Amino acid sequence: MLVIGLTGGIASGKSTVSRILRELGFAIIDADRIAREILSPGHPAYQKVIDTFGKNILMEDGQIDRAKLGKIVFANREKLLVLNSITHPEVLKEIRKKIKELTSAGVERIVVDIPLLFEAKMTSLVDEIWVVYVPEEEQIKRLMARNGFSRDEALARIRSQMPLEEKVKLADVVIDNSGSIESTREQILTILQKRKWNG
Ligand SMILES: CC(C)(COP(=O)(O)OP(=O)(O)OC[C@H]1O[C@@H](n2cnc3c(N)ncnc32)[C@H](O)[C@@H]1O)[C@@H](O)C(=O)NCCC(=O)NCCS
Ligand SMILES: Nc1ncnc2c1ncn2[C@@H]1O[C@H](COP(=O)(O)OP(=O)(O)OP(=O)(O)O)[C@@H](O)[C@H]1O
Repeated sequence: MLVIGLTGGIASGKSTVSRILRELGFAIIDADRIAREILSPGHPAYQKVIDTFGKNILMEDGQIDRAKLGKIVFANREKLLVLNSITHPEVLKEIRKKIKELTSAGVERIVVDIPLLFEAKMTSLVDEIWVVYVPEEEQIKRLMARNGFSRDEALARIRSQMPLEEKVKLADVVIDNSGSIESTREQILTILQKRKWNG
């Protein structure tokens, strides 16, 4: 049984790598998706976020306006820490639960795709750490293109995370995603073949 913690910087390519690993037979736990679920109506974290940030972050249908909340917290470190203190314990609980469910169902290879593995001190959840790396200029470019952010908005998000270079130093495996997706796939296949995990 192996639980890989897949991390990196925002828009460095974690989802791209986890998609490839899924095709190769790994079960994926997506922390961003869990974080989205716990901020939906009916969850305790949803109520706490409204009590803290006010009803003006809600859309007409009662959902949290994520773009609006993002603008607030990524421009203000203290507010981001408050949001983290509400969401991270819930995310951690849910990841633990999902790992347990998968392992009791006999699943042998699990990937936890989690951008804040180091920042949220969740490394003890996983057996080894894979970091997806791209140089910062490429990260900015991809983030601006994907999210329609200005350069400043992209930088604000990047700066709210541990520098990617630091994460690389703490990794067991580094995937360089600055080339083509095909070259990323080849790196992954090489790593898995070395460990005789293919097939
Ligand atoms: C602020 C929110 C509402 C903005 O939502 P939005 O839809 O714009 O972004 P989304 O959730 O898809 O995240 C996109 C990326 O932003 C980065 N990011 C998200 N939250 C954080 C954070 N608290 N600190 C640093 N980077 C973050 C991650 O790289 C993530 O992959 C949302 O990111 C959020 O609720 N964040 C707090 C929960 C969290 O920490 N999630 C990360 C997984 S544990
Ligand atoms: N090798 C690549 N070449 C070109 N574009 C890429 C490559 N890998 C990923 N991308 C693009 O870059 C963007 C970010 O990739 P992806 O969504 O996989 O990153 P992420 O790390 O999961 O992001 P987040 O932290 O926001 O969840 C996407 O638009 C994706 O299509």
